[in-house]
Amino acid sequence: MTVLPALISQHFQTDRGPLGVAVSGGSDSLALLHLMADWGGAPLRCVTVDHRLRAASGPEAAQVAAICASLGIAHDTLTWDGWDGRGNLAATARAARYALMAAWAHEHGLSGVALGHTRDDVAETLLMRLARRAGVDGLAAMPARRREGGVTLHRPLLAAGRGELRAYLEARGATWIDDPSNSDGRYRRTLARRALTALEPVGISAQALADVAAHMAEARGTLGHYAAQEARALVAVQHGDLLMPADAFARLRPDIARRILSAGLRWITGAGYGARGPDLDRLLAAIASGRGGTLGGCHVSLSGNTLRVAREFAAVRHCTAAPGTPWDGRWDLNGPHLPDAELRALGAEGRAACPAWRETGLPAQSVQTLPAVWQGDTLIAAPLAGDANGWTARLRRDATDLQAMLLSH
Ligand SMILES: Nc1ncnc2c1ncn2[C@@H]1O[C@H](COP(=O)(O)OP(=O)(O)OP(=O)(O)O)[C@@H](O)[C@H]1O
Repeated sequence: MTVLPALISQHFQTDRGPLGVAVSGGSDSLALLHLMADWGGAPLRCVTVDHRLRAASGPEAAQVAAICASLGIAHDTLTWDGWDGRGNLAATARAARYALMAAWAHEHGLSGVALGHTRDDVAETLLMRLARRAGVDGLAAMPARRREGGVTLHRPLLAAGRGELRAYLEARGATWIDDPSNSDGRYRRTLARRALTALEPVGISAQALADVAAHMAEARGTLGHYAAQEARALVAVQHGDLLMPADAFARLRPDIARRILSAGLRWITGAGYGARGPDLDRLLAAIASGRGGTLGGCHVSLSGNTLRVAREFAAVRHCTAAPGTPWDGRWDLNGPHLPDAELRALGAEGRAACPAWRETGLPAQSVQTLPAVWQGDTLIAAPLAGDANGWTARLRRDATDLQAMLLSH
């Protein structure tokens, strides 16, 4: 039996808020709300996202608001009308919910948002990931703390069981909402929940699976550590491209090479999530056979003993930004004020107008993806291709960011 209040006070020992609490009205998040209110260690503000997918969702959000009012906690309901009937509903609703909550946290100056994930969520997630043939990372337990969208997501109840939380609520006479989507078999999570009950007699309990997930998280951290160490030794940054000695890359253990390549692609594109496993495997096989390839907006090439991971021109061909704002999410350009100036890729025409481009040491393909200043069709400056004209360009990330990505994923 876990001592529930201690989970909260220990988790938030160093975070004094103000904190957000995400409450759907289900037992886990309502227990979280009561426990955090009792703890009293930080000013709180509560949020409910109304996905407008069920008729009852509005009244349920109002019910949470009423509970918050009785606890003296400010409450906001955020509504989501974004479902267009396409894709995976649960995943789309989830992504929208996190984006709404991050914006809400920023708006109210909250240092983080607490979520009610429990040991049962960890176990169910692991079961669902098995179906996707996940590896170490996919099977690793969700972290108790994670920065996402500029906000810290806190999961202080990962060591608690759903049953314990319900017993706690019952003991204090509190009620919760049973989300109908939890019992109609619509979502895989519901099926995983049922499967867990069936697995219990074999000894595969939620606790057992949560322990496996914890071992996987430990292994993931270790692999990330060694991948970061190899990246520190092997990877160099050249005008936004990542370079590695191809022979040394080929000698890496496959899992480490995969991590470095995956993080390298994210380092270039700024994407929050890595490429899909089978796509990465295809690219790794192409590299091993001496060919390059493209993936997720990046171009990987081999020349002599150099393996180069670069931006793909097609991915930035239509990317534009105003001077003073980041271009392609990773370049800052500064220079004299010019009306109608626009940041765009240098492209083939721009490169032809910069005879000094060869001095960069970059291949033509990479030079074309460099940021340039344009006024209509007139090239004003290409600070990284030998035509500065009073402008400077600065990359918003460096090699240490790549190492940090390897350590955190
Ligand atoms: N509609 C909602 N409004 C506010 N908070 C929510 C809402 N839905 C979920 N949450 C928060 O997220 C926690 C986990 O919810 P849920 O089990 O549905 O998982 P999830 O956030 O979709 O993530 P995952 O799918 O990875 O488990 C809840 O305990 C609650 O804190």
